[in-house]
Amino acid sequence: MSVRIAIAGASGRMGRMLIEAVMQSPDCQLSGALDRDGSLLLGQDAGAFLGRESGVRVTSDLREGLAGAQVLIDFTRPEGTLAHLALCEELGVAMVIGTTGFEPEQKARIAAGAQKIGIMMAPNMSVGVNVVLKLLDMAARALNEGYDIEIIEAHHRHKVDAPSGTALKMGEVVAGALGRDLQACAVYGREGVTGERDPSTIGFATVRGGDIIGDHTVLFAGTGERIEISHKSSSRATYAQGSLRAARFLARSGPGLYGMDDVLGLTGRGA
Ligand SMILES: NC(=O)C1=CN([C@@H]2O[C@H](COP(=O)(O)OP(=O)(O)OC[C@H]3O[C@@H](n4cnc5c(N)ncnc54)[C@H](OP(=O)(O)O)[C@@H]3O)[C@@H](O)[C@H]2O)C=CC1
Ligand SMILES: O=C(O)C1=N[C@H](C(=O)O)C[C@H](O)C1
Repeated sequence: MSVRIAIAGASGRMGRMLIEAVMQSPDCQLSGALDRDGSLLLGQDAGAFLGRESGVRVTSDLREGLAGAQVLIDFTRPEGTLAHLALCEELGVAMVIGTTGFEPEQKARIAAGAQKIGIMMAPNMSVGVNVVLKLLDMAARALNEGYDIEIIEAHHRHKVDAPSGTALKMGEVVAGALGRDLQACAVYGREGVTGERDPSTIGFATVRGGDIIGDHTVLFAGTGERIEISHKSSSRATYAQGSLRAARFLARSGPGLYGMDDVLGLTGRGA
């Protein structure tokens, strides 16, 4: 039985990637494609940009777009994701949430929704980044004294949130491993006479330009050596493939809030 998947943000960079990935997957079926009022794709076949027929028309009517779906994959904006969540809860449709830039109260709303439906939310769906998160936990525990930690990320000129969701997650992992509270120790950029670096801080630096898909580096700078753990994306296809793995996972799971480590079996709790 194939997994019936609806895609939100159908005209977006990730939306298009996801439509292509679903149409190419023998065990997945595109059941709906959503976009906002005003999108040029509304009314068109969702596969038209690929020169292929999907049999699904892009719609801004959420009920029409979610009809028959088991899972909605949502890479939009926080306000869009929350609007979709309300109807997914009502209809019992699970959600893969890739959107970033949520405020804490918006994340709490998603966690509440996960009491009714399965939700897999992660700021980065690539296998590589999720393995890097595990490496960071190990590195931070081992380098817990004498190393200054800085997180540097670079993305394309169209990205609207900063630091990236992935950079923030990396910060959370490192802070957690060191017993620090990221909210209290994060420094988001420096300017002017800043004074010497406080060793308990975790610094963030953001680069935006061109078509950079997504680069992340965590720097552990000590005396006499530096360790850099980097991940560089060269294609959005990895995010799309990770999202499909998450959709398959949700199709066989009950309500709950899951992460990519659950999907990939990286929780350390065994398979
Ligand atoms: N978790 C992961 O692995 C990844 C996460 N992301 C995240 O996914 C999100 C989308 O990225 P990307 O595809 O590059 O962005 P785009 O801007 O290319 O696409 C966003 C899509 O969402 C639609 N949209 C915007 N606002 C709303 C709204 N309020 N309600 C419904 N739909 C809306 C847009 O419609 P319109 O065209 O009309 O504006 C567009 O179709 C970002 O938050 C990004 O950080 C990105 C890549 C990987
Ligand atoms: O907006 C993007 O493009 C990306 N966003 C995600 C993030 O904020 O971490 C994931 C990836 O880096 C691409």
